[in-house]
This record gives sequence, structure tokens and C-alpha cells, in this order.
Amino acid sequence: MRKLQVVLLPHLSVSQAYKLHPCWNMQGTRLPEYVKIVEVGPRDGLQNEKQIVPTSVKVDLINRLSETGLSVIEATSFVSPKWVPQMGDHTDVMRDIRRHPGVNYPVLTPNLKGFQSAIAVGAKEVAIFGAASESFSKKNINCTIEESLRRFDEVMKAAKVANIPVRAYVSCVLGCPYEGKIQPEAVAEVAKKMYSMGCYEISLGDTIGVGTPGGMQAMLEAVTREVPVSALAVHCHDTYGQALANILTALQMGVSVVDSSVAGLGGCPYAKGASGNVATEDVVYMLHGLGIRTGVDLAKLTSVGSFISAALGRRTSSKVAQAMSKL
Ligand SMILES: CC(C)(COP(=O)([O-])OP(=O)([O-])OC[C@H]1O[C@@H](n2cnc3c(N)ncnc32)[C@H](O)[C@@H]1OP(=O)([O-])[O-])[C@@H](O)C(=O)NCCC(=O)NCCSC(=O)C[C@@](C)(O)CC(=O)[O-]
Repeated sequence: MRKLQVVLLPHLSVSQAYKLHPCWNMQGTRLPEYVKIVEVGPRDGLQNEKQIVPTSVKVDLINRLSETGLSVIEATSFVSPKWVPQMGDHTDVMRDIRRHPGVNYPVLTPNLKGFQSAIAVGAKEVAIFGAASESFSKKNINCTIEESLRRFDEVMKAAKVANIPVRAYVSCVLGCPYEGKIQPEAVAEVAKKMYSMGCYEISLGDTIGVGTPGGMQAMLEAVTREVPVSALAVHCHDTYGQALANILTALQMGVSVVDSSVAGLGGCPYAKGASGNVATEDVVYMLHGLGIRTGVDLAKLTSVGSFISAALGRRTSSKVAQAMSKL
């Protein structure tokens, strides 16, 4: 792995150094100038909440996020309410949100039924979700990887007719709660199939947040042999506190799309022990510190994080929001 150049300015405080160096240079690597953030808080962030979050709170969350400069906010998922009761109000959420011009509100659709319900309420983009682990695929969507690809093919055909762009997720790219280590080649194989089906972007999910930068690099080396890096996103959970390091590794390898969740909400109901996604506030702070544009207003975002944390009755998981609240 290429070395990072660490710049130390012992006579300056962190905030002074940060202001003097709006663009930290990473020796020998070129970072993207702009990173698209895919905010997954309203879906991935809330789907694992034990108590049903009122629809009005979900709608308020999405409306507030829409004012922060984010361009993509994953709104809900059209999955079976028996499997994920928290997302059972998907139709109401899509009906009630105020759609902001320039903001995209994709939704998850595991099969044709979900796809049809989603477009019936005006979804303009959908995401299919598979896995690089057989066991996780069975636990999460009740079918093998091969069967899931057949279901996704039906969605792809319907989406093509309706002119709806489709994003794809591959879960367990750096580890599986049931199988442990996942080979990078297994991830590359599933990513390649989903890309060949016509998905415009493949989001690589460290579902249980076990990855480290070396694993991220090895996995991306395998995947980029099959899928152009411009079509890849990373989706990191922060269970072991490695998410920002893993994201930085991905940026150094040319990835310029990052999924994250306001206040670090989240977890997958079928991935025991998985903590929340990396907090959007922390990602934005790091990216802006590197001189990378995101279009997101960090102050507005932290106030949305405070709103949802208060609504859920808990402290934000974002280190940046915690630090900013003490200033
Ligand atoms: C895929 C299924 C539906 C298969 O579930 P199944 O039980 O095999 O489906 P089925 O086709 O046999 O149907 C069973 C029942 O579900 C209904 N059904 C069938 N499809 C739908 C639908 N779309 N919407 C609403 N209802 C649906 C269907 O109508 C029927 O209803 P019944 O006749 O019993 O009343 C189920 O396993 C499921 O919903 N799984 C979703 C699990 C989930 O949402 N997990 C979290 C999202 S993935 C994630 O978080 C990871 C990610 C993306 O963030 C990336 C990362 O971190 O790695």
C-alpha cells in the first residue's frame, strides 16, 4: 500500500493547521476533487431500530437532509414488512416527503414486487442488493446468490422499460457474520455480474464493519479488474472504528462515491453485531479537510444529526458532531 505523507506542525493547534492547509497532499496519490455522498440514514440508518419510528419523523428527517446540499438520500426500502417491519411505511414515506430539485431519493427493491410498488409511488431510482456471501444472501433475502441474480434480472428488465436507473449493493465485501473472511475474487465476481446486468453503480458494503485498509485495498484491486472504478462506491460500517481509514484507502484508489449515515445511525437486521454506518458528518469533515468538495453544509448536517438523535433518544455516534457541540 502506498504511504501517506503525514504533515506535522507542532506549533499550531489542529484547527489552525487545518485552516492553513485546506488541501492536504497525499504523497504519490491523487484524490478526487469531488466526492458524491450517498446518505443512507433514513433507510440503512433506521431499518434496524427496535421501536417503530413514526413516519412523520422519517419524513422530517428526509426533508431536513434535503436542505443540507446532499444530492442523494436513500429514502426507504420496498422490502417485505414481515422481514423488516421498520420499513413497512415505505409508501407513506415516499408520498409525504418534499422532493427537493437536484436531490435523488433512491429506494431499495429486492424483487419485482418491490420495484413495482416503488415506481407506483414515484420512485425515480432503485437499488438491488445482493451479497458476496452465500450464507448472508440466504439470511437477508432468503435465496442463494445465483437465485438473487435471477430476481435482479427481472428488476433490471422492468427498470429498463421504465427508464429507471438501478444501483446495486454487494454486502459482506470484507467479512461475513456467518462465514468470516470473504475472498476478494468472490466480491469481484458478484460485482461484475451486477455491473454487466446494467447497474450504473456498485456499492461495496463492509456490512459488519470488520475491514481494515489492507483488506479494502486487496478487495478493490480484485473488483477494479472487473468493474471500472468510476462505477464503484464504498459503504462502510464503523464497528471496529476503521471506516474512515477504509474510505481514505478507497479514495486513494480512485473511488469517488461514499455511502454514509447521518449521526452514524444504522445496522442491518440480518447482520448481528453490525454497528451503524460511518457518520456522514465525519466523512464530510475528513473530505473537506482534504480539500475535496462534497456540496454538503457541515453545520446544517450536524443540526439534522442532532434532530434525529433527539428523536431516537440517544447521543449521536458522530465524533465530529460531538466535538462541534462542545465548541
Ligand atoms: C426478499 C424477500 C421479500 C424475500 O422473502 P420471501 O419470504 O422469500 O418472499 P416470497 O416471495 O416468498 O414472499 C413472501 C411474502 O412476502 C411478500 N413480499 C415479497 N416481496 C415483497 C416486497 N418487495 N415487498 C413487500 N412484500 C413482499 C409476498 O407478497 C409474500 O406475502 P404473503 O403472501 O406471505 O402475505 C425478503 O427476504 C425481504 O424482504 N428481505 C429484505 C431484508 C432487508 O431489507 N435487509 C436489509 C437491507 S440489506 C442491507 O441493509 C445491506 C446494505 C444494502 O445496507 C449494504 C451493506 O451494509 O452491506
